[in-house]
Amino acid sequence: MPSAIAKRLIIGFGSESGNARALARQLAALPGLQSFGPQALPLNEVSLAGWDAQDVLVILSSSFGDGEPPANAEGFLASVQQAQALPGLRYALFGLGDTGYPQFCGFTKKLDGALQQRGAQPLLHRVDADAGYPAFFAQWAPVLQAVLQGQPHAGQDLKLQVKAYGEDNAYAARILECRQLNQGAPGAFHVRLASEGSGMHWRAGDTLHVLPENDPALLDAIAQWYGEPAAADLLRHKELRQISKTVLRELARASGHERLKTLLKFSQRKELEAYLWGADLLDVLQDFCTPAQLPLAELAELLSPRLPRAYSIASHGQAGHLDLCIRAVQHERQGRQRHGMATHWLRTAPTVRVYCRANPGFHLPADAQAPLLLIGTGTGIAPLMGLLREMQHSGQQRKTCLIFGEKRRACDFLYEDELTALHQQGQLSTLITAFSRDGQSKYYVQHAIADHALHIRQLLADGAHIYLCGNKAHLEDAIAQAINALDGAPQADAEADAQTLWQRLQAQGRLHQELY
Ligand SMILES: Cc1cc2nc3c(=O)[nH]c(=O)nc-3n(C[C@H](O)[C@H](O)[C@H](O)COP(=O)(O)O)c2cc1C
Repeated sequence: MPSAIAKRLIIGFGSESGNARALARQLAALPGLQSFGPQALPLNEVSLAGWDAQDVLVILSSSFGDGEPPANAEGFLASVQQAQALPGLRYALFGLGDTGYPQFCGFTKKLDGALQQRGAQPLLHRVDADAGYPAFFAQWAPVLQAVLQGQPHAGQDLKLQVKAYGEDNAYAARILECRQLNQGAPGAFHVRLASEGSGMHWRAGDTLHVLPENDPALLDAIAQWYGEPAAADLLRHKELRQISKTVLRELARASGHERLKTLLKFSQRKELEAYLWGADLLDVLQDFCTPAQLPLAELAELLSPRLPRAYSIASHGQAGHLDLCIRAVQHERQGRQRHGMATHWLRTAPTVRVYCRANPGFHLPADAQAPLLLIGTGTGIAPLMGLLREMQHSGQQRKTCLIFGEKRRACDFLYEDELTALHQQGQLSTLITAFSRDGQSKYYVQHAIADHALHIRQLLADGAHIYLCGNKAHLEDAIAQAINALDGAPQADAEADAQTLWQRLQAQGRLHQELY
């Protein structure tokens, strides 16, 4: 039986908005740590003078400003920096941050460096957590406990360090697989990207930002239109697909084109939207100006850098790869074949530059018993597959009902084999499908909700969370109406009469939507 390596545990937190403080208190309350008399206090109140070598210091802190300490940790950093040496100090460090900030976990990284420089001994690898910090905490706390209880090597393989990938520093992921999931058109594809060793961390529900390269054929065609071969290089990293109003206004000003001026009026916004659907920069240039009216250098100045395309991740966070489910749209316009920029890249290139972003609003509910009602249409199945795979991986069993909608069962039942297997294994308690074109009249997911009213009403009465993903235009109102039409739905409180069921679910944090 290993013996404990510490007598006392001091838990110091640095926290502005309470996340690190809450974790510190959670840690201090763990039954397995009570023998160390854990004490949680703001870092500024932790004294290093005459530190007892029998003690262990656990630090949980966020970073603020430009990678600076929260106010209640400023004094602690100063006292570490003033200390000559801290050889008797054993510590563990859990940093909370946000990869959107240039100095991601800047304070805790700085503090770790300062402690090590003075001879203090880390017991575990430092944690650099992003918004997904509760999942990291859940993995880290039991390992910390094992180390304290006398298993010093328990933590050597645990490296919970999110790398701050972003638009300017994306990860070049190898594309391992691109498999068509349906037989119909447009094609839906399962794409798998390698992520092992990247330091990218995500949870089911999170988003992958993809930075595809511009299509060389489009760059060449623009260069040809301008009669300037240099255009391809000049525009290579510019956004050529999503043409902003600013660019259009400048174009209208430069060319004085009446139709474009009209389209830019507020009253014509629907017409403009219809015109821009599937259009790229070359269309807009050809339709509304001449090369002389908008010189290439001016155009390059106007255009924004290429924008990332966001996709829901379909694999769970421990999978070692990133799965996506994408739709390959293709059409012809003015004699040129068009395809979705990112989807085409993902289907044809060997690597793609990516980074993850946390999307806590679509994570699984903290209550492990809460049932789920998953509703997805088309490639909207992607994040729902992520949730199902995460539950399967972690052995979570909860009542889960999936309603999947597509056109035809014979050719559009995405992930049919996997979903059927999950259903047979009991991971998915109910699998309901709504294939719109299989019957005499159109049948959508909202009709399936009405047809399974009893079952769904019961799920909601049991506290189910709804996860909805798919097309914004078609889904949101239809599902809200179908849910509201569930007669006799549970009345949560006295105010219930004033609110629809949909509104009540929203207010209770039981509605999670990804609509695009
Ligand atoms: C104004 C502001 C500045 C922030 N600056 C940073 C930063 O420089 N680096 C970082 O990693 N996170 C930064 N964050 C994110 C926080 O560290 C993160 O939200 C953390 O979970 C907050 O924990 P707390 O509630 O314990 O303070 C910032 C957040 C805000 C609101």
